[in-house]
Amino acid sequence: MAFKIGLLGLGTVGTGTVQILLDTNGRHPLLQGLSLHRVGVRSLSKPRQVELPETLLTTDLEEIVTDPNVDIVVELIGGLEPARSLILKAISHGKHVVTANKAVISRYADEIFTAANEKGVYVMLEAAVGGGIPVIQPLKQSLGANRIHRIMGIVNGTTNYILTRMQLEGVDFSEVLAIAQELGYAEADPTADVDGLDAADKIAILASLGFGGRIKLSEVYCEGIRNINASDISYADRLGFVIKLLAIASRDSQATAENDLLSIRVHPTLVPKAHPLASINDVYNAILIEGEPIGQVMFFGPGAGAGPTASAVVSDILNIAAVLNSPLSGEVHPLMSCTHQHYCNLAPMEDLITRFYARFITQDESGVIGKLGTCFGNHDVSIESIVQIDTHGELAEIVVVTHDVREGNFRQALDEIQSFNVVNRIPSILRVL
Ligand SMILES: NC(=O)C1=CN([C@@H]2O[C@H](COP(=O)(O)OP(=O)(O)OC[C@H]3O[C@@H](n4cnc5c(N)ncnc54)[C@H](OP(=O)(O)O)[C@@H]3O)[C@@H](O)[C@H]2O)C=CC1
Ligand SMILES: N[C@@H](CC=O)C(=O)O
Ligand code: NA
Repeated sequence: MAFKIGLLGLGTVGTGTVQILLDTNGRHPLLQGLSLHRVGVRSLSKPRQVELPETLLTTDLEEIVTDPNVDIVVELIGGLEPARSLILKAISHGKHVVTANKAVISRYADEIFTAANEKGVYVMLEAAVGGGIPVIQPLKQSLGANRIHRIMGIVNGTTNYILTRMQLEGVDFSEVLAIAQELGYAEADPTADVDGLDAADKIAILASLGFGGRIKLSEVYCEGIRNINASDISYADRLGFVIKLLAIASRDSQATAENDLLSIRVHPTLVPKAHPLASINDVYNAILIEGEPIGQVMFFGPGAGAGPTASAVVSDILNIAAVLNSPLSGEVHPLMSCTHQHYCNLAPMEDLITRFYARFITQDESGVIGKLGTCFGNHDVSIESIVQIDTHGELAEIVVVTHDVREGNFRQALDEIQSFNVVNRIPSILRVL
């Protein structure tokens, strides 16, 4: 049976998707049963990288999502509105939906999946996390037998590209961001990438799948890479680490059978060079999943860009087409739908147990290291190393790395240290894996 696709958006990912749909040779035979029915864009006069009959393009996206001939709506416009409303309207008109829009899914999953389940249609989102890396379907299906303990990864291509270039070439942050934008990796508003918001959307989605409940995005701790500078990258390197923006979701150590607490966070992290995530560079993403009984599995691949992301989009279209072609097509496939009802509880950050790296600018005088050490000790913060790493005139630069400590205790110690006369400032505080 042939299925008609209504595509919303012909930008980076939309173009990659059309390129696959128009060039089916050697790919899965089901692709030959798909036809591009309408394509919605903002501007009809914009030059395009794919040749399509003019009659296919429209700026009336509502017309696409309500068109009785369209079977599958593919939303690739991004942003919250009108994307959310168009997805909901498509569902209400009985269309299956494929989207790459993590911003909409992480905020409106409840509304969208409830509507989809009522209508008996699928909403597929493989491209929304990890770009081309298959990670949504594996979490829903292949890892379904496991109790998931932790999901941790590099899930934003733009920031990984920026950090890699800063690390390897010592180039400036803004210069690299412009290149990531040119390469089509960054969001329309790259603040979402740089400030960790895109990674927070993605880890909320992964956590929801892995831990079987909805996540309130506002409760996800999120810190971006804006304050990472060359000094920290270089000191981290000397200490045996690289700096990566990690997204981590795990069961909190205080979780009980009655209170299934999760810890979900996004922040730049010092990753030991020997750790598998330390070698994930450029636009590549990797997601390390720990479960019982499987142990650890890592998914690795290109996290952004036209072709890789379109690969995920089209795989979702194929999954829907395959199910619609099957004799059971009247029923919603339980491993392709989402039926979460409850919201997970998230632990406060002050209860997090983690290692820290902190850089202090102090007066270069005797006894300063002792004062810092004593204050940390008073707050039950155990120190792994404390070294004066540099001097600038009358000022010294001191780097502290702690053992696993409670974040709340560490913050209290820092508040006290900040008030010491000998302490000029604390320019960097980073967590260590
Ligand atoms: N780029 C990437 O590597 C990845 C992107 N994603 C996600 O994919 C989605 C699309 O991203 P990307 O392709 O990069 O975005 P682009 O900005 O490159 O493309 C957006 C497309 O949507 C159209 N569009 C936007 N708003 C409207 C509107 N209100 N009405 C009509 N058309 C509209 C634009 O039209 P026009 O061309 O006329 O301006 C453009 O064709 C986003 O959700 C993004 O987060 C996910 C993974 C990777
Ligand atoms: N802007 C995102 C695109 C893919 O999701 C990223 O850089 O990872
Ligand atoms: Na993916």
